[in-house]
Amino acid sequence: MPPTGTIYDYLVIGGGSGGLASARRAASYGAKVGLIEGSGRLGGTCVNVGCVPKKVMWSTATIAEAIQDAKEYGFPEVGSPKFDWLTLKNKRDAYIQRLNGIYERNLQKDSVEYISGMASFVSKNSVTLGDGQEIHAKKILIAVGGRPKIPKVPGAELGIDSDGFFVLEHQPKRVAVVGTGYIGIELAGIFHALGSKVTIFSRTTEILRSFDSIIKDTLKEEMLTVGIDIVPNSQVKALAKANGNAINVSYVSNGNEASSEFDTVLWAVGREPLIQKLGLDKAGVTLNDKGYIVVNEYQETVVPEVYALGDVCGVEQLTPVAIAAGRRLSDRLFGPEKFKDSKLDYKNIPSIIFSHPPAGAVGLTEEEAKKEYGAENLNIYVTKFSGMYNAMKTHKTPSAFKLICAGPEEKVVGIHLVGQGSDEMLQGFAVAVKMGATKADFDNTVALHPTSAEELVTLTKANLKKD
Ligand SMILES: Cc1cc2nc3c(=O)[nH]c(=O)nc-3n(C[C@H](O)[C@H](O)[C@H](O)COP(=O)(O)OP(=O)(O)OC[C@H]3O[C@@H](n4cnc5c(N)ncnc54)[C@H](O)[C@@H]3O)c2cc1C
Repeated sequence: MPPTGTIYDYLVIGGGSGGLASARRAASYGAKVGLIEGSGRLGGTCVNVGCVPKKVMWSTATIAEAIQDAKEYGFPEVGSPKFDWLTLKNKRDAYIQRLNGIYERNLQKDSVEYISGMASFVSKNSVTLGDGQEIHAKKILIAVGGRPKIPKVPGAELGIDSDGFFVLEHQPKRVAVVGTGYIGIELAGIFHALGSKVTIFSRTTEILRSFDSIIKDTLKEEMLTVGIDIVPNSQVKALAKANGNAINVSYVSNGNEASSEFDTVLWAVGREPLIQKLGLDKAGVTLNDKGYIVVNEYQETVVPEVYALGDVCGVEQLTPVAIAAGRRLSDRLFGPEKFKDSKLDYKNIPSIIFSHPPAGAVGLTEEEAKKEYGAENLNIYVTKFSGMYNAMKTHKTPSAFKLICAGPEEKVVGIHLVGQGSDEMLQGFAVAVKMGATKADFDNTVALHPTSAEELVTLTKANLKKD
């Protein structure tokens, strides 16, 4: 706790991606900054139960696939080595603990005061940690993130959520994943590549609803090809204990009732803001109809000097977005005059799905582009191929790219990639889109050969999509 009478220039609630970045940037300008974190460990969702441990698991799954591929690349004795889930989990946990420590030392180094506890507002410029004491500040940032949603069905507590995925000590043999957003698809892919039998329950016939059709369709087909079951138009009605440690899932699919047994059921049905105990009413901060904090383009809530950013605002829920918004806000509030209008541009934010194969997107989907520009003003280039990595393989993992160009100048307004390497490929192309590149700029760039990426700079009229 800070000494009585302390008034911070900036008090940040939440030591995750956005909060840490904003606090450190503010302190770099000499502001007196306090940061409150309630979970006992710094780093937030991304470091503890999100991007970081997920990427470790995705890399593990990718290695499992490479071991299989190795046989076809002239290593017949590779066999099928046993994967030890618990050993990897312990190592992963230790890695994350080291990161937690690094984050704490970084706060010390930057003179941000770290306060451990769950904050709730007392007024618009003071909070309490529930011990009767108040912490005061001139400006307060709310960066408390979100948590997984659990549906209200009987027996829901028998399932786990994405946080629970990272607690698993043993690999389940039969897994049900309920939900087809990117988190569900990523975790389903990891389980499958490591050898679990995976069934995905989808509310529709699709997966990855908000993504472009080229990503949705290519990934769905590939998942079905490699043996992942997708139960379409389904709704899970109840979970119940079955024989041994099994869980019985009752569901309706295409109007028919059915049930199946699994060892683990993973809810991946969305996330919600973590505002329940924050006492936002005491500060006067308002929420939208989905419960997210309402902010303007400068991350300002309706209450002067109270700001919010990151997942708690419900827009583009990604780590680099929270970090960028946090840094720009502190630049504007505490930095030099040149930053007086600093704010994050939420247009053309790239995102990646760590699926198998990975996928990525920047800009508009085909559907969005048609709405914005009209179908007649678009040229949409599509290429489908199997990358050269597949040359020696029996199963050809697909790649599919889509380039959406608008207007007579063919400005590139959307890029959608699925296929090996897409995850590392997209960042550079996102720079091009942000700069307003045209198809001619792509054409004028000499290809890198032999790569999958070269397909994006060698698209011709023959690749134009015909509806
Ligand atoms: C499984 C999974 C995988 C993901 N993968 C990716 C990915 O690959 N790439 C990507 O960009 N994003 C990914 N994300 C999303 C990313 O983790 C979030 O967008 C990001 O962490 C949001 O940052 P934030 O600062 O808004 O909130 P968080 O990082 O969630 O931080 C909020 C912090 O506030 C604390 N807190 C909450 N309430 C209080 C309170 N009252 N008092 C004090 N502290 C409080 C919490 O304990 C937490 O530490 C993933 C998320 C999940 C769940």
